[in-house]
Amino acid sequence: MFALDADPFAPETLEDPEPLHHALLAAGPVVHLPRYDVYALARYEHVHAALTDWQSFPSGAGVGLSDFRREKPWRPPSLLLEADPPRHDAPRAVLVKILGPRALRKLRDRWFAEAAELVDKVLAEPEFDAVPALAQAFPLRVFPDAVGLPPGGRENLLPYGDHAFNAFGPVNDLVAKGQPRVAELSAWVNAQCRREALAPDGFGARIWAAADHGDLTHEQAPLVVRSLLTAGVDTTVHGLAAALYAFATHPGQWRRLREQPALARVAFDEAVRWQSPVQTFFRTADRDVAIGGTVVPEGRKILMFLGAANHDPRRWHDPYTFDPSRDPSGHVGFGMGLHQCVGQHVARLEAEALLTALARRVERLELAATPRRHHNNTLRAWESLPVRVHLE
Ligand code: HEM
Ligand SMILES: CCOc1cccc(C(=O)O)c1
Repeated sequence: MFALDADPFAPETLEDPEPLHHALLAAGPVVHLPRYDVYALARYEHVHAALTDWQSFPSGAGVGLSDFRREKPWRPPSLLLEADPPRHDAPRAVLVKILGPRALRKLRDRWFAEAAELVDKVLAEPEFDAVPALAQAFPLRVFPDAVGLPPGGRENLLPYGDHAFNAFGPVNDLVAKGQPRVAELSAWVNAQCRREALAPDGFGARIWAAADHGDLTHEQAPLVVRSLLTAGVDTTVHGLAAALYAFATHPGQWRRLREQPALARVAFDEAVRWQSPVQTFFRTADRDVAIGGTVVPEGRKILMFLGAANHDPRRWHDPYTFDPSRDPSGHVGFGMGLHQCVGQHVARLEAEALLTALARRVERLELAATPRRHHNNTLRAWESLPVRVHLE
């Protein structure tokens, strides 16, 4: 088996992971990273195999570098992301119902109207930074309301999620940067998960109602609400930014979207494949597990490079090309298998609403200056995306 003395969480790698992805994809099915003593999987076949084999590669010891059996987690573990069956089952079943495509139908008209209103306001200027103006503003405008959060304090959501995603990596500068605010941000998030904080008709209230109905315990309910607040904001912000970056750099694809607005959904999935807003997740080998011709010793962590798997030429034609006419299904940008993103339909609806509103009014969308990356141990994100728009 190959070894690579690389640091996937080094600033230069977070800035541009492609060289590391190329090295991992070429080196072999499983590559030992001695720096962290973890086993890297980058090829689509093996990432897919690990994601869909939760018995060999469970999540209960955490899906970050830290092994919860040896180290105290920074917060009580998620009942979804960091749980295995049977504990994972009830919380998952509850969120599948609450966040499923049918449940979201009644939000569609409201989110399309909110997107049109935001876009009209933003397009008053010919140049703006699409990250704060659109990628952050739209999810923060619709998602906290959909959860049923009170109006105050929503500026805490992004920094909380940013720290949660940094915390999956090693304790590096990015984690140290978030440390000072952890107690304050956690206290605010935990307070929003309480029944009395939540509006009667949102996702949060429906989680508590599931507990009344016996589908969850009342002790589990706040933690399931916390999952939405942790996973449901930063991911969509960076997913939308990825889609806006894709279209600002591919004018022909923007023209195509304007001709066929119904392409918004599949174009968003192609943007998620192309940029993989969530780049990596770990698992823990439940026993000496054979994968890709290697045995991963019991108790060691594997690191799955979702971003590399989504660029594996063994699976994708011309993988580094943003091509919304391809069929992106099967991409691992939302994971795969038991833990596959339970909020993916929420993300797709947000993207469809925003892209449709923009496509209706913006004839041409282009970069106005060099975009800047936001570094995070897990998320692939833009700090700034200066764009210029030409209206119809
Ligand atoms: C573009 C946006 C998003 C991306 C790229 C994304 C990505 C992912 C990925 C890769 C996983 C799998 C984690 C694993 O296998 O360990 C996941 C799981 C999850 N996601 Fe998303 N996500 C997005 C949006 C959302 C939203 C909007 C919500 C909530 C409304 C959400 C809630 C969750 C939860 C609770 C899990 C854990 C599911 C489980 O363990 O059963 N995500 N997401
Ligand atoms: C996008 C991956 O999904 C996540 C991420 C962070 C936290 C949680 C949770 O369940 O608390 C889920």
